Amino acid sequence: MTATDPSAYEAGRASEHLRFVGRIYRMRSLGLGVGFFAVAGVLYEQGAAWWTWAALFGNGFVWPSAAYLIASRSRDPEYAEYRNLLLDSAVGGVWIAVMQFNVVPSALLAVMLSADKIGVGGWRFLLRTAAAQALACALAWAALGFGFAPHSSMTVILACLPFMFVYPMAISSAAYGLARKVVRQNRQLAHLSRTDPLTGLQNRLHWDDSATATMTHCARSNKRAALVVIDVDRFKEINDYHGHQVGDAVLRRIADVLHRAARMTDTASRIGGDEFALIVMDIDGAGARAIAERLRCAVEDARFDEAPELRCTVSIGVAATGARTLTATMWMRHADAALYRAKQNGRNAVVEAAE
Ligand SMILES: Nc1nc2c(ncn2[C@@H]2O[C@H](COP(=O)(O)OP(=O)(O)OP(=O)(O)O)[C@@H](O)[C@H]2O)c(=O)[nH]1
Repeated sequence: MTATDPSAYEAGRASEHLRFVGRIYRMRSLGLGVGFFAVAGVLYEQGAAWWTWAALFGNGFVWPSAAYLIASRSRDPEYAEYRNLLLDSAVGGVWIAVMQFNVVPSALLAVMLSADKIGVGGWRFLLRTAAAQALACALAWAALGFGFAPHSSMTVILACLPFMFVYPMAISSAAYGLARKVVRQNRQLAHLSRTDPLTGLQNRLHWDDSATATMTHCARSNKRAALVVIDVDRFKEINDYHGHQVGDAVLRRIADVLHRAARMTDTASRIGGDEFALIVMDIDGAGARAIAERLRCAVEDARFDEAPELRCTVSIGVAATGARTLTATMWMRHADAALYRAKQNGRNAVVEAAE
């Protein structure tokens, strides 16, 4: 199964939809649970029939679980949940008519049912659900004889308080949780977009930024840095003879060697198929050459469990910043020219660019 496997993608989407259904279930349980008391205050004053109470109880405490089961067992849980939310709004409209527009609980119901719809599906979804709410309200109002009693007593207002306080807090907390998740995921995406998946080093894209930033920093603070470019010798032959898996193991080992050699201020990157770069801060050409020599020896001494007889070497070009190096591109060109000479000299060698 690969990252682009359609079935893995589908499985990911399905579990995302189920998480959505679970999130709505928690919000609905809470909202309808506290909403029960807001409507109950009015029903109590109306001396409502037992079946109205039964309907309110069912809506407040049974419907959330039923809606969850319906959506989670559906072939398309997300779509089913949106349908359930539409139904929530319509039923809310019916309760407003049943309460004969008792102003405080009716307004509360309308506002809360709108706020959570915006949170879930934006303004377009709100328009659809508000239309369903208005239609259901109008039909129920007509069926119940157009009763109109907007006055809210203190009892009704007190019964609304849990809904008034608890539900907005829950909506805000859910929105905050989602916002934090988005920030976290954006950070992860930014990290992934800068990281080479095979070696875990930073990739070419980020390396370009690092090289430019280093040049600017050196120019401003009159500091020195060196660029060490490493290319595996006859890597194609390693791949051809031992296979790509062993080739990958070689690349990972070189990345490991680089990672160990790099200090906090240095930057190790994989900048091509079998090409790596290390930016070493606060160092001159001789110091960088010594580091490069240590890297070359470490790779030469490396042994591989996958292919014990394999010996691998690298050629290295070194270029320190100096008067001739005005841009990151020039810096790279000098290091590349030195690397080319190392290859020409028979490989497994370190060559420094002339300053
Ligand atoms: N295993 C593996 N091979 C890769 C990867 N990326 C590039 N390559 C291979 O790396 C090889 C690079 O070879 P070259 O740089 O052209 O030449 P070379 O064989 O290293 O020879 P010299 O550089 O002249 O010593 C190619 O065969 C690519 O297919 C990778 O991620 N994994």
